[in-house]
Amino acid sequence: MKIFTTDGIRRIDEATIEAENISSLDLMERAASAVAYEVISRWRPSKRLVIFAGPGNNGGDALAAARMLSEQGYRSEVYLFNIKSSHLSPCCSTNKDRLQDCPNVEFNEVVDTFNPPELGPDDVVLDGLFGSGLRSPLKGGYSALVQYINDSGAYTVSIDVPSGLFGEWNMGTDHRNIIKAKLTLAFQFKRLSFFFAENAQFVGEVKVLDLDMDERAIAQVPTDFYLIERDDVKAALRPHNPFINKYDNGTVFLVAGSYGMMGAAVLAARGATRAGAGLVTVHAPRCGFVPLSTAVPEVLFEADRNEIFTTNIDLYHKYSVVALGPGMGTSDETVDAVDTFLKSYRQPCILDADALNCIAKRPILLRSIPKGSILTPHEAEFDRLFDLHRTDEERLKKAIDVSKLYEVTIVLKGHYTMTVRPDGKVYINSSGNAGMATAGSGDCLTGVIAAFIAQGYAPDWGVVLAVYVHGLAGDIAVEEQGTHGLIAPDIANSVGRAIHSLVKRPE
Ligand SMILES: NC(=O)C1=CN([C@@H]2O[C@H](COP(=O)(O)OP(=O)(O)OC[C@H]3O[C@@H](n4cnc5c(N)ncnc54)[C@H](O)[C@@H]3O)[C@@H](O)[C@H]2O)[C@@H](O)CC1
Ligand SMILES: Nc1ncnc2c1ncn2[C@@H]1O[C@H](COP(=O)(O)OP(=O)(O)O)[C@@H](O)[C@H]1O
Ligand SMILES: [K+]
Repeated sequence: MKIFTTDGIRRIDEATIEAENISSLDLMERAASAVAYEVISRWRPSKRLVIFAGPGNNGGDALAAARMLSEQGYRSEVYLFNIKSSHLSPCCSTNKDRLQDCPNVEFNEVVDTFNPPELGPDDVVLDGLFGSGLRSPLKGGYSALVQYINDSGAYTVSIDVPSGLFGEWNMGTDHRNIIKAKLTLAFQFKRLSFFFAENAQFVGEVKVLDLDMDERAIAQVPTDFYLIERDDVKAALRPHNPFINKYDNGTVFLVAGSYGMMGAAVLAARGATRAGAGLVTVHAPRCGFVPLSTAVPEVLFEADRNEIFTTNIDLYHKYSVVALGPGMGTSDETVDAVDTFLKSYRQPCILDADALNCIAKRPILLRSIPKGSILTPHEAEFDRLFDLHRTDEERLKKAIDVSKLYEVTIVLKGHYTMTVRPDGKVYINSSGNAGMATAGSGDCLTGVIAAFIAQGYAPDWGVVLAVYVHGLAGDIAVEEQGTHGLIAPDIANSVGRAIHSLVKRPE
């Protein structure tokens, strides 16, 4: 699913109005009735409803919803903010007029002084102050109003977006000036800003309301942001050819593990084999021989010269894909080994965990990463490489820049893992759960990504599929273990089931 910018959504709104030969007032009726329906399906008419409307079309939606709710027997107190009688948008103004004769509505127009109504946890607030037309962060009276609503404890339902929150970037906005919604009723699309952890406190639960926007415009209006969902992955996964042999499924060379961290190699290897790699070879220090051959008997073991950490990454065979990092450690000898490898290996590779930490210890190596490689940092690994970032938004912006600069794909891992490609496209993952915040789950992901690329999926798309599959494996495993009990081996061992549930069976 495309995630549009505010400008893109405006274009789709306009195209819908033109294609259906309707007015923006008609579209507002559609939006408002969807909002009213949500209120009706959640609360009885006896619920106290306080509605705040701003001067634009977001306010227009709120006023139209108040009218529709009144027709259904709901009482509401409405506050329309028309400060200094500036100007209401035409649709807002028409809906103000339409509201005047409605029963059960206590209408207040705020022009200069505002006496706030008492609000408490038993009340429902409908927030139609500002939507996608927000020009700058809220301040002054609006800021005070937002804080008043937030402090009241009322159940706040935001129309389209929480007022004060921009659809994309919110750097520099004081968090006190944004409505904290319990429920956001987003029109047709989620917004990019909804996916950043720092904004979860504002958007609350998100429900997307289908406004039946013009399909052609949705297909044509460009965007760089996509939400990857089950159907996208289902459509892309290929069933096996019955005559396949293991080499058709690709070979993975995995450099992972060190004394004390051999489990990381096990999890990455298991992720790769469960995701369908034909043959997996693990290069690890000698101490890994027994644990690896016992825990993952399906993989080949290649011993490093060293007993406890990796010191030489030599490729004696040709592999479909090479992945480095899980549990490798960052001893000086390992940093040297990564240095030598990056300077000699010219194919795209996968760099995770300690491979990234080794590069962070010798940042000049960033320039030696083969073009087209895939980097899979979690927040701390990303920040070690590219400086400290305070928010997901800052981190994503930086990832977009460095992905272009070094011509690498960056998988920013988190609740919504974001895969950032050098062409500026960002794929937001929708699978996975909080139980996956457990040691080793990222190691498993490295193996899954390697397996997808080994099996011939184009790397820039294969990585997106792999991230979804890994999250789905977590979702399958969590059904048995719950978020508290989920451990990384559960995820690795569920990868096969995840793929099996997605691959189309022959008719
Ligand atoms: N375009 C359409 O056809 C549709 C739009 N809809 C609604 O329209 C909304 C967008 O409407 P608008 O473009 O009118 O924008 P808004 O209603 O978000 O706000 C615009 C108004 O707010 C004022 N404003 C902006 N930033 C301000 C600030 N920082 N401080 C004080 N005042 C500020 C502007 O001067 C303008 O009067 C959407 O979020 C959605 O709720 C829906 O009715 C569906 C259809
Ligand atoms: N709260 C969460 N919701 C969904 N997925 C999560 C969550 N926390 C972590 N994950 C996923 O689990 C994995 C953790 O990776 P990482 O931090 O590298 O773990 P490790 O280094 O222990 O292997 C990533 O794929 C990440 O997206
Ligand atoms: K709003």
